[in-house]
Amino acid sequence: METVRLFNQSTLQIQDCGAKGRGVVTTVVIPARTVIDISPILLFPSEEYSTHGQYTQLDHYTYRWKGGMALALGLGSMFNHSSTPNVGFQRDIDNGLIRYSTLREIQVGEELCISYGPNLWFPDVEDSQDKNNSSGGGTTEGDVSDSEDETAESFFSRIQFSDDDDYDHSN
Ligand SMILES: C[S@@+](CC[C@H](N)C(=O)[O-])C[C@H]1O[C@@H](n2cnc3c(N)ncnc32)[C@H](O)[C@@H]1O
Repeated sequence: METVRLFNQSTLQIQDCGAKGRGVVTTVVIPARTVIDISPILLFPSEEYSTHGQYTQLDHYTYRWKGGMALALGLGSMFNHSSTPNVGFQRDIDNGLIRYSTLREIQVGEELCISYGPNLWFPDVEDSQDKNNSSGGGTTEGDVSDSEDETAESFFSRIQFSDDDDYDHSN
């Protein structure tokens, strides 16, 4: 593999994002199309994953990957889901990495979210926020519903990542 320089993430923080659990929030304005993280992955071969991993907490975090399932080591495992994500990602199979980039300018205090795709395994808090909004309710922490960017293809394997449905908003 090639040598890849990683990132100083001192402007990002992990914090409580209510019903979503922990999430990643920025403390500075981040321009659109900025690479914000490069997460090395830990690969679980398909057979090992189907025998063990899928029955564990890992199944909430792993991405489909060539030859098995991958756990992103670093921020890649901490991004929550939004159907209007402000962060996209691109896998780098050769180097065993996932690169995450902003899809639009992100403001101070906003949560950074990716899209897990259409097949969620949990109730999306954004859905209940949308219902509250349409009935006159307010937004809650972590709302990123004003994104102007496109929607995603499937992601988690819950983070689904297959050979032919790679999701890449970085171009
Ligand atoms: C990859 S983890 C993200 C980090 C996680 N919040 C944590 O604290 O470890 C995926 C899990 O986060 C939660 N989650 C992510 N996005 C969510 C959303 N939009 N609504 C509700 N729960 C969400 C779900 O419990 C999901 O299984």
